[in-house]
Amino acid sequence: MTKPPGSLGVLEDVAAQLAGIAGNCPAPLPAPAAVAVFAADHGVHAQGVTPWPQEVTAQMVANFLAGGAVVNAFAAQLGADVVVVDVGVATPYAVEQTDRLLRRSVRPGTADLAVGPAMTLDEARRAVEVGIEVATALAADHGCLVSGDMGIANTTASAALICAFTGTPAPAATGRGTGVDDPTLARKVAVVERAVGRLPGRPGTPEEALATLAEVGGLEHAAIAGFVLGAAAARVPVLLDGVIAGSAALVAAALCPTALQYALAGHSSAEPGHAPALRALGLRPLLGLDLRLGEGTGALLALPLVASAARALQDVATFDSAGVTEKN
Ligand SMILES: Cc1cc2ncn([C@H]3O[C@H](COP(=O)(O)O)[C@@H](O)[C@H]3O)c2cc1C
Ligand SMILES: O=C(O)c1cccnc1
Repeated sequence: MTKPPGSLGVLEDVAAQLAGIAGNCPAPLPAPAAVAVFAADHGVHAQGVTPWPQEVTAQMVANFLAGGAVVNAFAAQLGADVVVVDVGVATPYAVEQTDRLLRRSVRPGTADLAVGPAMTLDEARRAVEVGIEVATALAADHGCLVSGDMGIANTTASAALICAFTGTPAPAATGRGTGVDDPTLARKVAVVERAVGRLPGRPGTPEEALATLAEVGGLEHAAIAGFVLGAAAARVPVLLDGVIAGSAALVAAALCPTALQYALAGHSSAEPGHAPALRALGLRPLLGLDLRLGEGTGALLALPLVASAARALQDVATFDSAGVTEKN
C-alpha cells in the first residue's frame, strides 16, 4: 500500500483482523451493519441500585421502535439497521409488531442477584441461544453486527460479572451507571460484593462460566454472549459497545475463547469495570469519549473507523500499481 508501513496504526490491526475474519484479503466492507439492542430487566433493581424506575426499560423498547433513541440517531447517520430483542423485559408494553422487534422473552426479568441466583442454568442457556439465533439471522444479510443493551440496573450485573471473571475487587469494577449518587454507589458495591461472594471462585470451564452467568448476570448479558458466539460462527465481525457488552464478552470468551477473535471493542466506557474487562479480553477500544449510555451507541460510533480500515485495504494502490518509489 502507498503509505509508510505501520502508518495507519491500530487501523492496520483492524484491517488484518477483518481479513482474518473473512478468510480473505482484502476483507469485505463491514456493511450493512445491524445493531441488536437486547433488552431485559433485573431483580436487583429492588436493592435501590439505580434511580430509574424499572418500567423505563419497556418504555425505551417502544422508543427504539419509534426511532426516538440515541441509538436510532447514530444508526440513521451510518445507515445501520436497528433491531430490538426482548429477552426478558418485566413491564408489558403495547407496540405494533414489526420485524424490528423480536419477542424472545426467557422470563420477565431476572431474580434479585443480591439474595440468590439471578436465573436458572436452563434460562441462562436459553438466553445465550437467543443471542446466537439473532446473530445467525442478521449475519445472513449484514456485514457487521453491533451489540446493544437496554436494562435498568444492568450496570450492577455487569460489575458482578466483571468481578467474577477477572477477580477485580467490587469497588474497582462498580460505577455510577446512569449517574447514581454516593449512597446508591455504596449500595451497589455492597450488592456486587455479596453476590460475587457466593460464587465458588473464578470460572474456568464453560460449565462454570454458565453457572456464574446464571448466578450474577442478566438475560441481556447472556444474549449478548450468544450474539458474540453467533457472529464468530458466521464469520462476521461483531462490534462491542460498553460495559454491558464487555462483561457479556467475558462470558463468551469463557464459553469459546476463539470467538473473541471476531470481536472489536468500539469504545471505552466511563464505567470503571469496562477497562479491566477489556484488559482480560485483550481488546483495545477504538474510541474513548467518556460515553456511558449503552444501547450500542459507542460501538456504532466506531463503525466508520472499522469501515475505513477495510476500505483502505480494498482501495489503496500498491507502490507497484501507482508507480511510487519504495523507501531505500
Ligand atoms: C432513559 C434511559 C435510556 C438509556 N439507554 C441506555 N441506558 C443505560 O442505562 C441503564 C443502566 O444503568 P443503571 O445500571 O444505572 O440503571 C441501562 O438500561 C443501559 O442500557 C439508559 C438509561 C436510561 C435511564
Ligand atoms: O458502558 C455502558 O454501556 C453503560 C454505562 C452506563 C450506563 N449504561 C451503559
